[in-house]
Amino acid sequence: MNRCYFIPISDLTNRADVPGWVASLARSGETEEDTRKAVASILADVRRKGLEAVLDWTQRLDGVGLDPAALRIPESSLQAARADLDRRQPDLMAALREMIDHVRRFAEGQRTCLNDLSLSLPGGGTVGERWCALKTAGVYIPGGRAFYPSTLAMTVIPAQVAGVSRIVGVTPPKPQATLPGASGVDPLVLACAAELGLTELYPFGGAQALGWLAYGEPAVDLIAGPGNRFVAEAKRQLIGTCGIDALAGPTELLILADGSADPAWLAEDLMAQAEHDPDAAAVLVSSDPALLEAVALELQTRTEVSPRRAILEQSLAVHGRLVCADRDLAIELAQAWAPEHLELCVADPEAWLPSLTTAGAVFIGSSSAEAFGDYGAGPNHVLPTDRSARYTSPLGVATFLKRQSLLRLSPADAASMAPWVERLAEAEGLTHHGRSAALRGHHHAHHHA
Ligand SMILES: NC(=O)c1ccc[n+]([C@@H]2O[C@H](COP(=O)([O-])OP(=O)(O)OC[C@H]3O[C@@H](n4cnc5c(N)ncnc54)[C@H](O)[C@@H]3O)[C@@H](O)[C@H]2O)c1
Ligand SMILES: [Zn+2]
Repeated sequence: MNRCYFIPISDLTNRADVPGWVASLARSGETEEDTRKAVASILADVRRKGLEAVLDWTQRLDGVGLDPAALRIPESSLQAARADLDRRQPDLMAALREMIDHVRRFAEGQRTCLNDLSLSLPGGGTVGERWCALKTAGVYIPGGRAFYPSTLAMTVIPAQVAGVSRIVGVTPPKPQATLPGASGVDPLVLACAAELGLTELYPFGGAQALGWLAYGEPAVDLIAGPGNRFVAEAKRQLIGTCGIDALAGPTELLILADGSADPAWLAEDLMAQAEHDPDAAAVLVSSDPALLEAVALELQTRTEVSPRRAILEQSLAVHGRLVCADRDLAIELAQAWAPEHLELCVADPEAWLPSLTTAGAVFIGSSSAEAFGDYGAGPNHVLPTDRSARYTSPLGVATFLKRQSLLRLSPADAASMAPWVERLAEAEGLTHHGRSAALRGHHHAHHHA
């Protein structure tokens, strides 16, 4: 029956099995004790010794000796990288600009939906709320396994649109010998920074970079951006010292498909997910056994000839699933798992959409491949994982804003409110609260009665 050697087809026929399925899809889950300890000691070191510790850990973990006199990547290097890209690969530069343009358009649209609130009180006066930009934000651009200029755009643009005054980027360096230029950072990331107007970029990564953002000179209000388990754990340990966007873990995709979907498209979408990381999860659910068989075959033949075969086989074998389930159970599984990405490769995706509220990002209809979202159709690709999409939103403009509440009372408004506030304060035994309110009431009576 099943022709794919690394990803069997299984049946989901019983509602009671859904929680077990969801549990089986959990990956690393809790950060392991080792990671916790390693990160805690790096953060403590950076807190105590500052930049000296950052340089030290960069040497130990990334094998790069940074020059303490020239840490910040000079703007001239950013501009030079952009000019160079423009000259040598104008098509890539044009693609980068398309991405930036799309992501900025979306972020600006988001900003227009975040309105301030003002309400009149029944007895006079107003209450409200306004959105205020954070002053300083740190953005983390992962850099261990691959380069992520798209992630630079996805983190910097919402912060810019929010109106953050200082944005500090950090990204781990490569051994300088492997890259042209002196900074140890991929030229494409430098060019992208220049194109975005990001002027402050530092070549360090991991827990040491995040510790420096929070405890060091930038003393950021918030750290945003994805990374590996050390990065995620450092963010978790820094909560309270500063804010964080979310705890993003290994990436995941759920595809719900029917007989209208093309098996080759589905296989490539699953592989696009699986190629990220051995921990990436790629799951296809359909009520059509013939489709599942066809996808299994496509996966097998395409993986065999893929340049990313090794990583595909690992992630698909451990976290890949081909599941035969009817529509109701498919929706139930999707809702319970709350995957980071959800593709609806069905003939009538709009009919499915209303029931599918927990996923981080939804790709509606077979043409709307996740790859378009990853590279900047507009919605952010920094998304909640590991079931946190149940209660967290994608990275966005709101990540870099906070609400401030407002109260405005005239003397008359205060006088009208004073009696019941006094009464409540008295009941709580907070004498001075009562007097504070009462003085406003009396003051008004005295001057205007
Ligand atoms: N969710 C998203 O939107 C999104 C986007 C892009 C990338 N990602 C994820 O980001 C991750 C990138 O990971 P990466 O490793 O390539 O780059 P990274 O920048 O996240 O991590 C590299 C750093 O990890 C630290 N490190 C490595 N080994 C360590 C150790 N033993 N002890 C302490 N620190 C150590 C080092 O400081 C190093 O600089 C992947 O998991 C990828 O899936 C997610
Ligand atoms: Zn992807």
